[in-house]
Formats: sequence, C-alpha cells, structure tokens
Amino acid sequence: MTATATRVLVLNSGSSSVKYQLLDMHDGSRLAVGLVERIGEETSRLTHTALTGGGAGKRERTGPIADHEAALKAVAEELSADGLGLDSPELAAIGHRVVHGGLRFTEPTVVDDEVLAEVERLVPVAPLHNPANITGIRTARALRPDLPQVAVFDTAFHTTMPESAARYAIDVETADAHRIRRYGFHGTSHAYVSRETARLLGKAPEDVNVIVLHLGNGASASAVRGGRCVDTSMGLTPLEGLVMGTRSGDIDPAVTFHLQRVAGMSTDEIDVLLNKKSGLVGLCGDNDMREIRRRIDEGDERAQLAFDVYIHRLKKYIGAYYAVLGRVDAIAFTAGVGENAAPVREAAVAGLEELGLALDSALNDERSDDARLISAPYARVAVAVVPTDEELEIARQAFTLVSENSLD
Ligand SMILES: Nc1ncnc2c1ncn2[C@@H]1O[C@H](COP(=O)(O)OP(=O)(O)O)[C@@H](O)[C@H]1O
Ligand SMILES: CC(=O)OP(=O)(O)O
Ligand SMILES: [Mg+2]
Repeated sequence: MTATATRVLVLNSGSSSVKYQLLDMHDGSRLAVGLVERIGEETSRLTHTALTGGGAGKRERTGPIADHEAALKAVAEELSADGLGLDSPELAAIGHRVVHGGLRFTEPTVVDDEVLAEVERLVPVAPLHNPANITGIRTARALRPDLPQVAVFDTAFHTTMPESAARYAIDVETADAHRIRRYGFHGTSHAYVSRETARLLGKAPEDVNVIVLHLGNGASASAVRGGRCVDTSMGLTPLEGLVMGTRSGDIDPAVTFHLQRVAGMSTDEIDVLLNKKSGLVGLCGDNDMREIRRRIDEGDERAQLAFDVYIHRLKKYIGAYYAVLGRVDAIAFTAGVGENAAPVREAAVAGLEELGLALDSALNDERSDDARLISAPYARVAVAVVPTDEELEIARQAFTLVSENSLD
C-alpha cells in the first residue's frame, strides 16, 4: 500500500442486491454510493451517485443484470465513468461484508484462497447471504488481484457472548460435532450503533450498557455491556429472534417436525417458508413497514395483527435484555424500520415506564438523519435513534487492518 492510498471500496452483497460505497479514509468522506437491486430479474436497477468531482450526481441503469458478477462489473463501470475506477492507485483495499464467519473469524481478515474456502464451508448456515459475499470477493479479486480484499464478518462482534448465551440447551457432543451454537449477526451494525449511542450520551463505550434494536428487513437485538456484546437475538443462522420482513424469528422447533410429518413438507420447503414467506410478509402479505402502517390507517386487520406480533416480540426482547444487563443506560433504534418508523418505536416502549422508559412523542415524530435522543426528560433510560452505517464501519476496519499490515 502506498502512503497516498487512502480509499476503500465497500461491498455489501445481499441475496439479490449489492450496496456499495467508495470512501476516503483520510477524512471518512464518501466519494460514491450506490445500489444494485433485483439481481437476476428482468427489472434489475443500478442507482449510482457520485459525490465528488465533475461527475457528481445520480445515474440510474435499468434492465437485466444476471448475477452478482455482472452486478459488480456494472458497478466498476459506473465508478470508472466518474474517474473513480477500480484501477485507481488511491485504492487501499476492498472491504466486504461477510455474514457468517463461524467460530474462526473474530476479526477483519485479508482474504486468501484458504479463507475463501472456510467462508464457503459456512454456506449451509447462511444460505441467503454467504454465497453472494463469496461472489463479491471473487469478482473484486479478479478485477484487482493486487489489492487486499478484506472480509468484515457480521458474526465477529458477537464472539464475546458468554457460553451461557451462546449455547443451545441440546446435547453437547452433537452441538460441538456440528458447531451448532448461537453466532449472532448484524454485528458491524451493533458495534457501530452501540459506540455511537455512547457518544450521544457523552460517555465512553466502556461505561454504558445499551440495548441495540437493528430493525431492517432482517432484524436483531443485542445486549451490549461496556462495549462488548453479551447476548443477541439471532442464532446459528439469521432466522432466530425478532419477527422480520420475511423471516419468522423465534418459533417452537417442533413446528418444523409437524410440517414434515403432518403437512408433508420437505426440509427445503420449510426453509423457504420460514425464511422467505414468514414474518411480516407471512402475517399480512407485505414486508414494508410503510405499507403496513398505511393499511393500518385504513383499518386493515391483517396489517394490524402483523404489527402487533412484531411489537410483542420486540417488547419481549427489550425486557429480556434489560434483565440480562441489569442496568440499562440506553435503548437504540436503528436500520430502515428503527430509524424511520416512529409508530414502531412508540409501541415498543409503550407501557414500560416502570423500567424507566418513556418517549417524548414530539421528538419521536421528528424526522432527521442524525443520531438523536427521543426519550422524555424525566426518563431514567435514554431512548435514541442512531442511524447505522455498516459501510463506514467496514471501511474503517478494513483500512485499519491494511494500514497495520503495511507497517509490518
Ligand atoms: N420511512 C419508513 N417508514 C417505515 N419503514 C421504513 C421506512 N423506510 C424504510 N423502512 C423499512 O425499512 C426496511 C428496510 O430496512 P434496511 O435496513 O434498509 O434493510 P436491509 O438492509 O435488510 O435491506 C423496509 O423494508 C421498510 O420496512
Ligand atoms: C444477517 C442478516 O439478516 O442480514 P440482512 O438484514 O442484510 O438480511
Ligand atoms: Mg441491512
């Protein structure tokens, strides 16, 4: 790495999308951001925004993008068109979100063939996510074989969980033989948001206990004591825990035996049911909280039921993590729903005054992109909205790693 190479391209490859950002770690500024959606469909769309130089502005491409490899090549072209191409000597690294890092990856890691093989071995426990991450790494490496490709794992932040939280109460030999345990996900977001929450309170992360509620399409809660995760709601896979856009979250495992034995469903069919046809979409047909709120306003009972189940589960996790932490300084709402849906925040905290929780409804209803407090002045526990920034966090971790390596 040369001293002038301070840029990091971050790729967050999802099952049918790629989010990307080009950042300059010299000052943390964004040079370009974008999103490729509906990969594999006829109606794919690439939205690219350059935030610097002559090319500044937003562009859109529509039309079929067959797979993640084609998506990344299209992203590389868009960046080149703005003079920000992957051939730039200013690029220090490409940072990749990798969802499942198993037990081994507790830190950001420079990817080589052996690391890639290990990430591939974890595909069965993150079937929606790891394959896309792997394609992202392979394609980026083919475009710039000389650059470090850094994997930043969703599971890493949760490796501090004590055994009491990480273990399932099943036969230990079976669990260990198959590495069945609770790993947790969205860790980059939980790490970033818990730190930003401490900052908002004017305290050091070591001095605060925070419950982070990451409510996006996938959703998870975590209990963070003094900057370290002590429990989180997702488990072996990103299916456990909260009600999500299309995932059931917690469920009696016997439901799956029942569906096999009584309903005659195959394992794959049940997998699709619980991961893609459950959660909000299963309960009411919609997974977008904006649409659900609109339907509720029109008196739609299914939408109301979906909302109520979602909130009930969320409340249970707030209570559970309150008990796990003993003392809570703040609850932080983040991701698409957490940052934008005031009714969700209001309903999640309603009735918890005895726990020291109360919202200021005017602050809760205010729209803002900044981290902010929304609790009532008399509340013992701060409630905050803290926009997450997984891409910035990935870029920071990747840049720190390559900078350290270049000093060796
Ligand atoms: N203004 C809004 N009001 C309510 N919900 C919103 C709003 N904007 C986004 N969302 C919710 O956020 C979800 C997407 O969250 P996001 O964190 O981007 O998810 P992911 O990263 O998992 O794709 C949408 O499905 C929608 O439910
Ligand atoms: C792990 C996970 O659920 O990620 P996402 O929310 O991006 O689907
Ligand atoms: Mg997300």
